[in-house]
Amino acid sequence: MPSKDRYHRTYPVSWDQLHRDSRALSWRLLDMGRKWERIVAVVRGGLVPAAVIARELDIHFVDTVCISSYTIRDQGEMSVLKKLEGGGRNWLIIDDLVDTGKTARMVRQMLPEAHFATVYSKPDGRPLVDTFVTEVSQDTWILFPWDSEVQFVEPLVQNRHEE
Ligand SMILES: O=P(O)(O)OC[C@H]1O[C@H](OP(=O)(O)OP(=O)(O)O)[C@H](O)[C@@H]1O
Repeated sequence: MPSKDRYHRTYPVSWDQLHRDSRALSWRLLDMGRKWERIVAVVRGGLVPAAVIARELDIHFVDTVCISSYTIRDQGEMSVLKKLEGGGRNWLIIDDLVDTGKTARMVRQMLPEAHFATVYSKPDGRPLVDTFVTEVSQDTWILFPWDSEVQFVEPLVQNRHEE
């Protein structure tokens, strides 16, 4: 569960919406007219949009950087499990989200020339991203489809009676 003091709203994303938003990001990257040479997916969240974008842009060279944060949602210490170095301006780094910007900062240090693109962004991390599709507020928890399942919810009127 998200920590209550940091997140005040939830933005649920379905597989269908994530697919559409990843395709929208593909359009933006295609419209830039650059000859993208390879994709670098930021594991794990970047893997799904990277697969969609690789298909849309017909890129077959997909690599990864692997970064793990020790705490699930408080984004504490981070550990680089697999890194890349160098890269060029036609390398495309893909992540699902930029939140505080900690991950993006770390990846940008490895690949300073590469183009950083995310599907979603929040204000604190936005300056670190070159291209994104949708921005949500800093206090929003984006609920990704791999972190959730469909389940019953009480009717709205039920909650009203309990207030
Ligand atoms: O801007 P930040 O505050 O660094 O947050 C963004 C990062 O957080 C998420 O990864 P997470 O750490 O949850 O790891 P995971 O993708 O392996 O689940 C997401 O996929 C980004 O990589």
